[in-house]
Amino acid sequence: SVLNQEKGRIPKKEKPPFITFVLGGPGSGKGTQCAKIVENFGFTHLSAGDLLRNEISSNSENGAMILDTIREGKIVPSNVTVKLIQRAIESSDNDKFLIDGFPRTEENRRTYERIIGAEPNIVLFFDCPEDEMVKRVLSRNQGRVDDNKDTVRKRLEVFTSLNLPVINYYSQKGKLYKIRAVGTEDEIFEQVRPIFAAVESLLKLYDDSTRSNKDLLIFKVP
Ligand SMILES: Nc1ncnc2c1ncn2[C@@H]1O[C@H](COP(=O)(O)OP(=O)(O)OP(=O)(O)O)[C@@H](O)[C@H]1O
Ligand SMILES: Nc1ccn([C@@H]2O[C@H](COP(=O)(O)O)[C@@H](O)[C@H]2O)c(=O)n1
Ligand SMILES: [Mg+2]
Repeated sequence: SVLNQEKGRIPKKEKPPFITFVLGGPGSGKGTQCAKIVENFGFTHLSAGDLLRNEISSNSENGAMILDTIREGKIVPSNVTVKLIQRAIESSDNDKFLIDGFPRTEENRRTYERIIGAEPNIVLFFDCPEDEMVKRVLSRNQGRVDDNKDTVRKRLEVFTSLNLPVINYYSQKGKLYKIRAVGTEDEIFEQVRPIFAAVESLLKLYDDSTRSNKDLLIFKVP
């Protein structure tokens, strides 16, 4: 805005957005906790799974392929998912995002870096025992085509073989915040809250600054 320019500040859209990747196995509670982060800290929630399901229900050209892939618990080609995420980020007025259920594979991760040209600022990992995840998914009751015993088993295999390497990658980079995802939803959120309280304070400092590309990419939450 003119006001910002008068104060010598960089307009919001010219600053890189703050990106949080939210990872965890099927039913670990990613969507549930993202809703609480949205409510308490004003982030925009982009669930990769929801973006893909929207493509199915809007009869897009990739809809049939996406439905087959989700039914099998497999991973949709990365360029399709990354473009949906890119479109959602670009069409939002917000500058802080939770990207839930992405990246699922090293190939997802590299494709995001290539197309978007950035890395996430932080990565949350909801670490939940397998038997608890299965119990939650099978009692979810939202009519999802992949919430059945067979597909859950496949999704768990895909999680272990393809998603855990991504989680290890971010752990080695010092970007990973591991949450013990057992207990009530509120108990789990009490582990999440301090992370975003710290993010909020640091983003406030950043908003008040005049620099467009400060050190957010090496941002550390205490
Ligand atoms: N702490 C919890 N205790 C018991 N049930 C929970 C808890 N958190 C979430 N649930 C329930 O478990 C189910 C799965 O949660 P949610 O949809 O948030 O998981 P998810 O990680 O997004 O799963 P998916 O990867 O399959 O989308 C939902 O029905 C949700 O209400
Ligand atoms: N990066 C992704 C995310 C999801 N999928 C497919 O969607 C299914 C459901 O995802 P949820 O996060 O809602 O559980 C998932 O099992 C995949 O088939 C994907 O391909 N790539
Ligand atoms: Mg979900």
